[in-house]
Amino acid sequence: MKKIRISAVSYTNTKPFIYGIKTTDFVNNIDLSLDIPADCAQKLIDDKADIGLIPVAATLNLPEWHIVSDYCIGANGAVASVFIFSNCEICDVRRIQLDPQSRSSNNLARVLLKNFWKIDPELITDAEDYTNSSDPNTAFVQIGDRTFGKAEQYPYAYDLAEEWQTFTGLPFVFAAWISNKPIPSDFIEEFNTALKFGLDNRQKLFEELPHRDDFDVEDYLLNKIDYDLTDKKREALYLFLKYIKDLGV
Ligand SMILES: C=C(O[C@@H]1C=C(C(=O)O)C=C[C@H]1O)C(=O)O
Repeated sequence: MKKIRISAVSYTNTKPFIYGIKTTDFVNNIDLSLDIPADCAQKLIDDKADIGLIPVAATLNLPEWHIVSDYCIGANGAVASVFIFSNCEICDVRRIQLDPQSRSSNNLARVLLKNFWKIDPELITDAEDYTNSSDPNTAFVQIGDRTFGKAEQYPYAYDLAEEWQTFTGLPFVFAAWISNKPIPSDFIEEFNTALKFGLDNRQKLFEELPHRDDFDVEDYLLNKIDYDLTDKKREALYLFLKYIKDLGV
């Protein structure tokens, strides 16, 4: 039988899952690749993967999708790795450069700009000077490991999971394990067992992770990223998709 192809996010937040997959026999059942979130999504859209840890916003580009796990990349309040970084207050922002690696957080920024902050800055995709604009009213969205240690470097750093919680009272789901076709239930069961093994053994994983003086990786993986795809997170996911559709673009 052909191995099931799985595309997972290449960031630190996914390392507990990868630890679980690689330290159990489950790794032999699959063809695993590590990709930036935008590419995880594209692989599922192009049917180059069967399961992906994909940005939930990308489900809107899939004709068929199924949530195959009770685990996700989520947050209950501040996530500490998804920001709008800015030199001016959000109400004075005129342009926002979007993160080319993101699909969920770019859309989360758009949803919050329109419905929470109620401002309408110009959105810039593929900015040539991404993260480096000399214009004081240009801010940027950034996700993942590239944000570690940066929150103190900008006059304003808006944690988008925290802002979403203030706006809706809900947690947030950035990425979920999603398939583009039905997957056999025994495979799903083994997959979830491997993911749970990784989450349960985060302390072991920490022995392998490099220490950073500017960012508390252990706190991030134990307390900031919230891995359980609870009913509240599912509610948040569908509400988020509705808000994206209402943007009408
Ligand atoms: C919390 C994060 O969640 C991520 C954000 C994503 C997005 O914006 O599309 C996709 C996958 C997740 O890895 C992060 O990467 O910092």
